[in-house]
Amino acid sequence: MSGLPAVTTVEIMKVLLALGGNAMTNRDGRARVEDQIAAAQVAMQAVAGLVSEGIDVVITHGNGPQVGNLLVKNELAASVVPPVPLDWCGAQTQGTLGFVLMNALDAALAERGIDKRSAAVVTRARVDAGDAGFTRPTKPIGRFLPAEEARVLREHGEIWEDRGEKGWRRMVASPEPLEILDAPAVHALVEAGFVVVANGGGGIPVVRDADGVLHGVEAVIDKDLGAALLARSVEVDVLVVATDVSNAVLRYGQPSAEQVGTVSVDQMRGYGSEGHFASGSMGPKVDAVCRFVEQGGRRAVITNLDNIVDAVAGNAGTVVVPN
Ligand SMILES: Nc1ncnc2c1ncn2[C@@H]1O[C@H](COP(=O)(O)OP(=O)(O)O)[C@@H](O)[C@H]1O
Ligand SMILES: NC(=O)OP(=O)(O)O
Repeated sequence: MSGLPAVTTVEIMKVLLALGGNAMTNRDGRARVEDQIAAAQVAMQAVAGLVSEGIDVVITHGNGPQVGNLLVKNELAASVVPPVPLDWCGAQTQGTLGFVLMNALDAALAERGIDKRSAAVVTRARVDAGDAGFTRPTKPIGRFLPAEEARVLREHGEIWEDRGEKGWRRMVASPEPLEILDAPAVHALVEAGFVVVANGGGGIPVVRDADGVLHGVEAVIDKDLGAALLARSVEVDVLVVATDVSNAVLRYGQPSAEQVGTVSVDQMRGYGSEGHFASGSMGPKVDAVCRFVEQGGRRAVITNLDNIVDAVAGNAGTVVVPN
């Protein structure tokens, strides 16, 4: 798709891998325990493949299905045990998914005889209390429901949106991540030789008050935008956004659909402006990879887990490079 040269792994040292919901569970958004463990095992085999190439890997992950499920449990149990706010639910998903990924990763590393261990970091992302995202919910979470069931919940004050063929989904506030507050801990663990899981769900959203004290806020950050910021904060060479398609596609779903290969960041922004990438799915991924490269990152890739080693080398997926 462009005359840009292919690149090699030779000098690539550090990679941030962002695992989407599709790489973390199955497609119905229900997030059953057995599905999540099985998906983590597949994904961590791919990570172990990267580590075996001598690459330092930081992993981040989505939490949309999981945080939505926790919210429902909270609401249903509110008359029995005290409910916790949405930011607490987000923190809980970092703990649970970190645990699941660490088990899978340690096993995959041991299987290959790699003498490295995993670590998961509870990670906070600072947001602005005045962010417009608090007044206009844009983040879909939890399970998909048929229109009729969603209508009943909307009558109870919840915000639901028609998300196409899979049904309706609950929408919550999603402010812009401004700073990954625990990036220094992630950096130190990577330097110490750990494969680190961090900033799950885009980070736990917090605001800093006038006294400098941090408080959680009820929202769910877009994990791809959080990934772009973490990637710059811990100075990785390559950001890889892993999902269930091998490439971003122009005219997606149409007979004239065309995969995007290696493109400059300006070209990719141009395709975005032409409306090729759906909001709430491919759109944020494209925004994230462009941000990473615009802010000085060397290369960012959107692809599926099967392609991960080639993607890091810039030889598979949609590869965005500086102009
Ligand atoms: N232009 C596009 N190119 C490729 N995929 C697209 C495009 N627009 C929308 N999509 C959809 O985006 C999905 C990936 O986004 P999403 O489901 O949010 O991923 P994840 O949960 O893995 O983060 C693909 O399965 C595909 O259906
Ligand atoms: N927080 C977040 O963006 O999660 P998903 O990728 O699972 O939607």
